[in-house]
Amino acid sequence: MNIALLGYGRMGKEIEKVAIQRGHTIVHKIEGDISSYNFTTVDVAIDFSIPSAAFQNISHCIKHQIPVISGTTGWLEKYDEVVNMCEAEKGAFIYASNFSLGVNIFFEMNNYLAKMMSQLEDYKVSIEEIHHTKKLDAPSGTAITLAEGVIQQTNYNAWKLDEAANATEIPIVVKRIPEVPGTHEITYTSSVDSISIKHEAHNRQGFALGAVVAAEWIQNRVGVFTMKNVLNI
Ligand SMILES: NC(=O)C1=CN([C@@H]2O[C@H](COP(=O)(O)OP(=O)(O)OC[C@H]3O[C@@H](n4cnc5c(N)ncnc54)[C@H](O)[C@@H]3O)[C@@H](O)[C@H]2O)C=CC1
Ligand SMILES: O=C(O)C1=N[C@H](C(=O)O)C[C@H](O)C1
Repeated sequence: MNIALLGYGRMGKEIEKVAIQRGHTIVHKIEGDISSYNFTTVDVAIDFSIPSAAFQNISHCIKHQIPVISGTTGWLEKYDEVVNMCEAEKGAFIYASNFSLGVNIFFEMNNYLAKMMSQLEDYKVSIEEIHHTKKLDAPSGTAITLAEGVIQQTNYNAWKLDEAANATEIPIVVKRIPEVPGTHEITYTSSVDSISIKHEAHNRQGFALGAVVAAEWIQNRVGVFTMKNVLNI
């Protein structure tokens, strides 16, 4: 496949390595205005840019019939607009807050645990995420997906940074520590015990591999998909 990288920072560089190992070619490494690039030979675009650029990058690809994978977090207020655009243009699009296989399994564990805990009123849930100090958004996209999973299965109806204002809010505690690639932990606490599940990325390879696998999977497909479709879980 010929791949355009939209964003050539920490993730763009990691994706380049994985893509080349899997026999693909990087045709563009785009760090700014996408509109001046020629996409004639591009099979798929992979966007790991910045929150303020993701919508423009994704829209450009959809309007030019280029399948697009986005891992950029912090732009999701425009997700529904992208979905409508993709359907209208018969494009192909996947967003995932986290492309790693491990985290996608962890999402399923989170849903399962939340369903069980929904019966047990003594337990209060909280989420902690730890990332490197260069991260622009907080809470992480992954922490938001985890909170949404809990909300779907329980009586919680919102998440809140740091401290919950009431019993139906899930507190998300954010920590920034140099070089941490991404750690997420969900804890249910009662007066007698605590139950936690945790995912800790050791590096960025898992995110990059998942994004390239998604780019391979979306070839010749039309629609809006998730990593559940790609991984068939
Ligand atoms: N979904 C997932 O699995 C993962 C998502 N991420 C997310 O991916 C994004 C990128 O993360 P990193 O690579 O660590 O950040 P980074 O800061 O290293 O790279 C972002 C790059 O985007 C470039 N950029 C700025 N404006 C741009 C534009 N208009 N078009 C294209 N590129 C532009 C910057 O120059 C920079 O090189 C973040 O939103 C992060 O949260 C990161 C890791 C995994
Ligand atoms: O910015 C990062 O680094 C990461 N961002 C994603 C997120 O916001 O969840 C995924 C991963 O945790 C790394």
